[in-house]
Amino acid sequence: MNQSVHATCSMLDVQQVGLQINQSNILKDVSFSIKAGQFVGLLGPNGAGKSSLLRCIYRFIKPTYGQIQLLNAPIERYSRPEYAKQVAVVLQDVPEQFNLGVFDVVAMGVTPHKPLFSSINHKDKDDIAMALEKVGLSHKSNQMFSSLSGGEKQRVMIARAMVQQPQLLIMDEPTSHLDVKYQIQIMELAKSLGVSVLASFHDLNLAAAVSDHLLVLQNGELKAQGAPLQVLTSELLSDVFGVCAQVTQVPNAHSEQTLVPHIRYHYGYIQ
Ligand SMILES: Nc1ncnc2c1ncn2[C@@H]1O[C@H](COP(=O)(O)OP(=O)(O)OP(=O)(O)O)[C@@H](O)[C@H]1O
Repeated sequence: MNQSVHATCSMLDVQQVGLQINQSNILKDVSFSIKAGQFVGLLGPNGAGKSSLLRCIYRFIKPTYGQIQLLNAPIERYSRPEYAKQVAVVLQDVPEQFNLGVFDVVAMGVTPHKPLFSSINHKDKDDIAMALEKVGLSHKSNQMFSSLSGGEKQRVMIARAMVQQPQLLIMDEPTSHLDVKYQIQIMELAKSLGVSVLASFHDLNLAAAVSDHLLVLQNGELKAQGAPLQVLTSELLSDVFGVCAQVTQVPNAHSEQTLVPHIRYHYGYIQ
């Protein structure tokens, strides 16, 4: 299942997806699409269902109903290695169990592209070194993964996703352990890959600054979706997040012509 991807083609189609666990509705009739190269931010308060939705898409759990298609084929039709070639995942909590050096953890990203039992070649080594350089960790290449800080671990996982060269990059709160500089840098890196990205965020201003399209979940339902300026209104912030906020428009960091919303929160919140 090796398909060439054009900018207009649909990368991911989520149709009427629902998830029930112990008779409780975690996701209800969620539908949206992601085009090739589009950066989509997934927002919602704690417990809204963001991680559950991402888990359905990266096949950690199976939805109770509905269909998810990657490149116009149902995701369950891909073999595990085929799916790993197309979809890379960076999670909020990085695995602790790796008893490996940083270089070897990043090297795991090339595995889906290699025949069974084959070793990494010179090009793979160059790609791994370049990915480590891009996340600012060349100097930690030989260090044990387990000895890194939380933010460094997360940057290693992003380097691993980069060498995986996916068509779709899924990130579940990828910036949760990162300092301000790396929050911005990692998002810029993810954008520069030119692949489709679906990332969940709690920082609404960061999401607005980097996303082409936003999805807002509330109690497992898609409450709003669209361009950041359309979606992030003070009404929505009040309805969905229970905060009083003023939303202004500021130029995008890369283009004075493109405006993005900027949220200023007022202290106090709606009961
Ligand atoms: N395996 C499970 N068993 C029971 N309930 C679950 C399970 N997984 C998720 N839930 C519930 O589903 C709801 C959505 O959880 P989820 O982790 O998807 O939310 P989230 O939007 O990612 O939240 P957060 O922003 O806090 O990370 C929560 O109420 C959670 O308790």
